[in-house]
Amino acid sequence: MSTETSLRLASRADLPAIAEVYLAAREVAAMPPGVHPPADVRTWVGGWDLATRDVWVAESDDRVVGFANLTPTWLDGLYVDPGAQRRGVGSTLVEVAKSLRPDGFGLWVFEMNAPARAFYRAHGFVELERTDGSANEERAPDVKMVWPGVEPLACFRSMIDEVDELLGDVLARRVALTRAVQDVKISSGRDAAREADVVRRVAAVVPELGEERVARIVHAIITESLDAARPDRER
Ligand SMILES: O=C(O)C(=O)C[C@]1(C(=O)O)C=C[C@@H](O)C=C1
Repeated sequence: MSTETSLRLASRADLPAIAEVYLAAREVAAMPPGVHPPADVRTWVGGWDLATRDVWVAESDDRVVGFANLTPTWLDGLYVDPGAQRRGVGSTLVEVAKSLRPDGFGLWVFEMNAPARAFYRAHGFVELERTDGSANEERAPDVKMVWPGVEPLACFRSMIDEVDELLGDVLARRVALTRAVQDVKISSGRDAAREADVVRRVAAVVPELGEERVARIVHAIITESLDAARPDRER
């Protein structure tokens, strides 16, 4: 029996086989159990709109043994049938995804799925964000990974630009609040206990920075906000 694998764009006729690969692969993966019964998964996959996503299948002996499901900016799923794993099928599908999305793309992987995370890291993906899982169906912590494309500097910089815009918005709201609270305070002095509390709460959200660094950042934000709020300052 040949184990040669070929790739092609999926057609609607492939969707039932794709659903079976998905169900079988999820069963053995280091993932939380699926929350939808198999029949619902089959209906869901059967309804994929192939005009809005690129679904590629890997075939071996005329059988679908893996697939990659790509939106314009996300790898929405890449699964290989358990019987066809460890033969490079997943790597081939990742390489197709890269060639289709040379500017880069992201994916979400469950934090507990160490083999998948190692696989994507080995393929040049970087872990960028983590969640506690409260926003996904399985309620399981997950990790956002990004392949930064053929021009990683440009890709990361454009992501930085997006985040900086959010940071600017958050900073503007924070400055406005520091200013507003001064008008309703009895004492105009700084409150070290309150600031320490702010530091603890912020540090809990960004554990990778640690409390000392966060304290310096929070101190700078509060000091500069108070300075900008001084009545003699031009607004
Ligand atoms: O909560 C207050 O009392 C504030 O004045 C606000 C604030 C802050 O911006 O978080 C600013 C200065 C104080 O030292 C503590 C906190």
